[in-house]
Amino acid sequence: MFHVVLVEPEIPPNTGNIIRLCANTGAQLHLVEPLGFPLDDAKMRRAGLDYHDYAEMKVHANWQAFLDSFPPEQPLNTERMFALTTHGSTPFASMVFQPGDVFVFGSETRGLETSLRESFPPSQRIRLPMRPDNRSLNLSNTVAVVVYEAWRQNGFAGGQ
Ligand SMILES: C[S@@+](CC[C@H](N)C(=O)[O-])C[C@H]1O[C@@H](n2cnc3c(N)ncnc32)[C@H](O)[C@@H]1O
Repeated sequence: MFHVVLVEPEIPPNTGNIIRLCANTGAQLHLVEPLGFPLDDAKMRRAGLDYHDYAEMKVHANWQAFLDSFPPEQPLNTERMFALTTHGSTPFASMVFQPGDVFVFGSETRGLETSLRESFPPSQRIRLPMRPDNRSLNLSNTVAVVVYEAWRQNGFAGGQ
């Protein structure tokens, strides 16, 4: 199982799409507060979510609470935690993913705060390629690309 971490997401339909994506791929979704919307927002309901889609979602009060949420029997392996950022220096195509990997994404308008981003070693800051002079991809598109590539590399385990 992969972990998807959205740090301070702001736009309900993006988070709605990502909830659905995680339900479909078996990824564990983590939302790090503050969120830019209430979780029962009508705009999220319009993303067509069922109650069971929310089942694997965890909400954390802040980044430290997310880090502290892993139980001792399944500790967080920080060497397998990756920041997805337009400021990344590690190309996506070079990555070999494995079950349990943790993917961290920034907010739609601010991205990942500099101090959080720089707490990751450069080898764990990943950038998806874009044409020159483009600023960034949509958050939910980025999550979909990363989760499906990680799942593909692992044989779509559990999928059919
Ligand atoms: C709309 S972008 C944020 C844009 C923000 N102005 C910035 O410069 O980071 C939202 C999130 O999507 C992810 N993202 C978007 N484009 C990306 C790319 N080319 N490579 C890696 N992550 C990307 C990052 O996690 C980013 O924090």
